[in-house]
Amino acid sequence: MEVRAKAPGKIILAGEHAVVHGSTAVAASIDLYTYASLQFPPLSDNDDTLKLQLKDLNLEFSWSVGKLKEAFPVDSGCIPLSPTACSPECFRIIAALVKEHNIPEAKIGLAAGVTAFLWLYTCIIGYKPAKVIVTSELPLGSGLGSSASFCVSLSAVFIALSGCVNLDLNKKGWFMFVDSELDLVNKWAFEGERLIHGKPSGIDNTVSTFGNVIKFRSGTLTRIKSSMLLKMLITNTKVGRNTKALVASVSERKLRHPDAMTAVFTSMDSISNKLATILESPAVDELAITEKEVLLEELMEMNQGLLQCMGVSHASIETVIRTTLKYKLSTKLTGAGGGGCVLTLLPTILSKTIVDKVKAELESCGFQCLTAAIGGNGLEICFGGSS
Ligand SMILES: Nc1ncnc2c1ncn2[C@@H]1O[C@H](COP(=O)(O)OP(=O)(O)O)[C@@H](O)[C@H]1O
Ligand SMILES: C[C@@](O)(CCOP(=O)(O)O)CC(=O)O
Ligand SMILES: [Mg+2]
Repeated sequence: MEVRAKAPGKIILAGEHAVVHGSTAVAASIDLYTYASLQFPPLSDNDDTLKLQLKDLNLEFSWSVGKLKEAFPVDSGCIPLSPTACSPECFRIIAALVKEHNIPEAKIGLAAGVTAFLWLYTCIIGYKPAKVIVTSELPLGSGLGSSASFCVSLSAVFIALSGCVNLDLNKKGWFMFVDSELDLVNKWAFEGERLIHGKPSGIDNTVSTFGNVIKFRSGTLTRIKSSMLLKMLITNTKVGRNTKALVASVSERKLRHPDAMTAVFTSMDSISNKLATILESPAVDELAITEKEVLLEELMEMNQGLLQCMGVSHASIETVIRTTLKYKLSTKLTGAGGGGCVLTLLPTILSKTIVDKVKAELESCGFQCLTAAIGGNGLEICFGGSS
């Protein structure tokens, strides 16, 4: 029996970082996915290993399940239906199991992902031989939520074959979990994100699980019925960065300047709420759409200014902002910043010729432009081989 899952990445339209400190943020899924598949070997195989293949990264990990069992001196106490945080003791054990694999220095960031994998697998499935294959269309560590979609797709395939939810294993094609199952996946994915990010808000795993455009505050999601067809140009500066370090740096700045930073987070909350209201308000004609786009552009600029205040912009991001401004277009970073991806709103009246010119100029600076549909389905799963 094989099960597969696809979980989307995301863009944050407003409120990144501030959302970690209790402000509202608005995010949308994008049609770039992480795919995970899980297969148990036939009993006759006598194979006692748990294998993780990161196919597009050309890396393979395996552990004997007997060794895994031995490594955990005490039962981790996990129950698949009750997601729990990884204790410091379990974290140490898993980190040692990951370290044995000598991940090449250039790819050392993956250790956090492999740690999350081992935690989620042993908690949800236990100590059973299996082969797990992961592939991703998302650039890793670029602000498009690869870590969350990795955790969501893994949690989904583990829960699907854990026996703790009632599923029709003969169901054909891609389908969606019901809300209670999505909730369970989302909670486990959040625990995985904690191992990768340290202090995630939960917005990335939530939008990857549930899809659409969402407003998110302190763990609570509100679906937004957007009346606008948003077109964003996504530019990857290709400057590597790490969400965990950036989130920690904002918390440190907050400790040094609590009043100023609290005011920044409060402003960010207002920006996100206003943005959500604009997206939801009906637009009767083209003029109304243009007026709404102008307001959105202003909010994106204000959002970017506040992210600069938090210290998470970067020279490469500023270059994209300056370049797009020449065409009177507004740009903000998305995700944790420090490099990674930025968003430029493409107004509906903008001609294809201008879009092509902007892209060409950005690409001539060494950046990579991506296009993605916004606000589609969240997590989907599928039993059996490829379809
Ligand atoms: N396909 C994957 N395989 C293994 N680890 C992954 C994968 N996708 C994401 N990760 C983990 O997530 C990290 C990147 O997450 P993060 O810094 O939050 O950036 P983002 O979520 O914006 O891509 C990677 O360094 C790795 O540890
Ligand atoms: C900076 C933050 O708001 C988003 C991080 O997104 P990403 O991992 O950079 O894709 C952190 C969070 O909300 O958990
Ligand atoms: Mg992330």
